[in-house]
Amino acid sequence: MIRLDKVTLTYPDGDRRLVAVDHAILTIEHGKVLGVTGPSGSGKSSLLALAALLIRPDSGRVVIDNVDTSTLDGDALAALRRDRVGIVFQQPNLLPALTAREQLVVMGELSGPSSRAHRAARRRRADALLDAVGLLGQADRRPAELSGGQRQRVNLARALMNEPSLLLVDEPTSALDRERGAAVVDLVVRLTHQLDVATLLVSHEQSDLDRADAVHTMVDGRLRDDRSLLSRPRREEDACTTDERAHASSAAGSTTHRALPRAERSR
Ligand SMILES: Nc1ncnc2c1ncn2[C@@H]1O[C@H](COP(=O)(O)OP(=O)(O)OP(=O)(O)O)[C@@H](O)[C@H]1O
Repeated sequence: MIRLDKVTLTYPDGDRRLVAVDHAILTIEHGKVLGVTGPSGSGKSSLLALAALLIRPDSGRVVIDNVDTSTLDGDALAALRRDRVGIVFQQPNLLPALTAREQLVVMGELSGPSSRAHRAARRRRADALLDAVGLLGQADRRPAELSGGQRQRVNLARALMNEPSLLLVDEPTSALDRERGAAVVDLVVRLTHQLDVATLLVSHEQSDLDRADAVHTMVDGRLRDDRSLLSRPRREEDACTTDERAHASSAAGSTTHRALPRAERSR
């Protein structure tokens, strides 16, 4: 669970301060997707950076799983981010030399013990996550051998490697065509529900947010609760299935949180 409690962030702007996030209030419970949309420059990336604990607010509190992060020093903040937050950036940023499986395993190794048993557990979890995003068959491929949509799905699986309770997704479809983008958003929503994470999905593409549990619009740093999107009828194409989408969806549907092997990190 994440809660932003009247969070404000400003940047230096000449001899003044620019208010990028203005007293933002939001809560995302486990198993829910909150979509945030808004025009360019409205503060969406700044909001994500605050939720990711990459930047401290000027005022207000960011609370993750009942931990008031304003009370934490830099090391504790970094540890909480590593243990509880998964981030899917706009561009996959995969390491060119590593296979899909290795991208995930390396993520687990950054924070976990290095015994043989732990390494085996991480590999099992990596394979289960690749299966959940429909890519187990491509586990040994490097990024250059994957499509854009497949790279973004590896990116999503990697973000879930450390069993985060908060998943932050930044414009996941910006580099993809409509169908591949829809497949990635489908996966984000399904895995949110199945793995019981709290997900903040930022997108300027309103169709990406049709499947969110709630939607807020950001304008000039202010968040507005905008539930009208939720009552919009689903379009035909939202229900359509391309091969990729159907495969991704059914793969995710066959996995449950309990069924996924744990990475066996020491928390
Ligand atoms: N590091 C910074 N220093 C100063 N101003 C910044 C900085 N980062 C962002 N801003 C300003 O803060 C405001 C919010 O920017 P932000 O990137 O959060 O918006 P956004 O909604 O994510 O935009 P986009 O959709 O174009 O990515 C903008 O006016 C931007 O110019």
